[in-house]
Amino acid sequence: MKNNFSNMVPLTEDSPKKQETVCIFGTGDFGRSLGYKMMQCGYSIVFGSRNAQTSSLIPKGAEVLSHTEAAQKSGIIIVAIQRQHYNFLAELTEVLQGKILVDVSNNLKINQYPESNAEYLALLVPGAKVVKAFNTVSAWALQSGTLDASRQVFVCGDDSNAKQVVMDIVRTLGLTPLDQGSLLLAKDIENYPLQLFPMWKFPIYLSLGLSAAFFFYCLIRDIIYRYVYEGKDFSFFVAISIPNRVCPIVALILLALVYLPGVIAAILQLYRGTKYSRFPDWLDKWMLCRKQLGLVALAFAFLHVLYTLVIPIRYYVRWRLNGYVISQINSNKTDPFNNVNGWISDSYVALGILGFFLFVLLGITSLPSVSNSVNWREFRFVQSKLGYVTLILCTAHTLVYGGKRFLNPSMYRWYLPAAYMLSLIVPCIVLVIKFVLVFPCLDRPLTQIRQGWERNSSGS
Ligand SMILES: NC(=O)C1=CN([C@@H]2O[C@H](COP(=O)(O)OP(=O)(O)OC[C@H]3O[C@@H](n4cnc5c(N)ncnc54)[C@H](OP(=O)(O)O)[C@@H]3O)[C@@H](O)[C@H]2O)C=CC1
Ligand SMILES: [Fe+3]
Repeated sequence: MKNNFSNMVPLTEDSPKKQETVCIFGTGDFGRSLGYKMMQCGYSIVFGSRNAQTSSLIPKGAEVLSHTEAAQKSGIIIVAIQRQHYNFLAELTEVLQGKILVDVSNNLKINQYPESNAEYLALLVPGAKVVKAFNTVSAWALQSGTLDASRQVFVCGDDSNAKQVVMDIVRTLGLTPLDQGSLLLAKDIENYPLQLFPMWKFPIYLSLGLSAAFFFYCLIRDIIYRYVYEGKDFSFFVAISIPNRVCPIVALILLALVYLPGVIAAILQLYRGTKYSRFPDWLDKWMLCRKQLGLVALAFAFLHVLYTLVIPIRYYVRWRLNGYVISQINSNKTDPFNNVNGWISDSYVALGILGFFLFVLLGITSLPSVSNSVNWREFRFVQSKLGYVTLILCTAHTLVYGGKRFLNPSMYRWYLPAAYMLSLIVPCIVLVIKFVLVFPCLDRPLTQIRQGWERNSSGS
């Protein structure tokens, strides 16, 4: 990605007023990209390089000097060099004395070295104030200005003033600094860009596991069983019929699992009589991936909607309906209109539509751009209150669907009791705990409830 910065938008006299001089060691991709971005934001940049000659790749207006000369020009030095080349910095200890050294480096593997790169830098140059920052921002994002996905810059360091200076630079570049604490945290910050969707792992594995289990269940029950005992080949069910059973079941279970840790946590708080104690680790982790669980659930619900919409154009469905009509003609009788069936069918679809609409609304409000524009109370209102309404509507949709099938056993012979029941267990548990146990207790102080529980248990 060798970009020629002199060809990019020129830095004119209208550019923001020059602030302070910042030195960047290394004229590689990242050093140049960061330098260019900082110059756009009004900083004056001096590069420290092994080759102190300005080339066409260097942003126009930036100076290129030797490492020692460049370091003398500024109190802040950004080290945009790979860790394995840090050795030469030990020779610059004198000139770097008391200066802020910003470590931006990443590794190729998680926990590649025993100590973090930033701590290693601090050992090499003991007199400098080392701050870790910018490693989660890519050179490409800095150049193209598309920083939406990586606006957060984790910052850590042992010197709070040095950290403040770096966080001010981060803010000036239009990014959001997140103070992570001391330099001990540098290791986590360095591992962060190497992690592959850490929060998504559990929801994705869980949904894949549930899908596979229900898929094989349906496969055995709807296709293999019927082939063996009835001699009929329904193998084409794997294309739409079975996925359309698996998707709503997985979606509903996942949606319920978004709200289950919340009620478990509430029960734990009620039981302990305080909300100031730590949750067990597994509960913490579960709570942290609720958004991802919800989004995976939404994806399954979306698939269910698509599979359902194509039902009328399916050959098999048209063939069955035609057969039903022809059999009525042949026997010269018309089934009377059944008002109850009409109600059940419409209310089941209506509940599904409303549930899916709220589900989409929940998904949209969880997007960072939307959640940033609402306050905490509004966010809680949508995610918690509307979330429960969505869960109630989707559970009711599934319940009425079951009712419809129970009422028409002749039409739906291979109805799925076990999978269907399983899909209802988790949401029902969540809703019962929430509305029977947790909700009525919320107005009372936790200690009062705890005392009540203790009195009851000692009395019994
Ligand atoms: N590229 C990216 O998107 C990101 C990179 N980073 C981190 O930024 C740092 C730089 O990355 P990047 O710019 O991509 O890497 P490059 O390989 O493009 O550049 C590294 C620079 O380091 C200098 N250098 C190389 N060898 C030595 C040496 N033996 N002694 C002294 N200086 C040397 C060179 O500068 P010169 O020739 O001027 O001396 C070289 O241009 C890395 O630590 C990386 O992990 C962090 C986030 C994102
Ligand atoms: Fe449905």
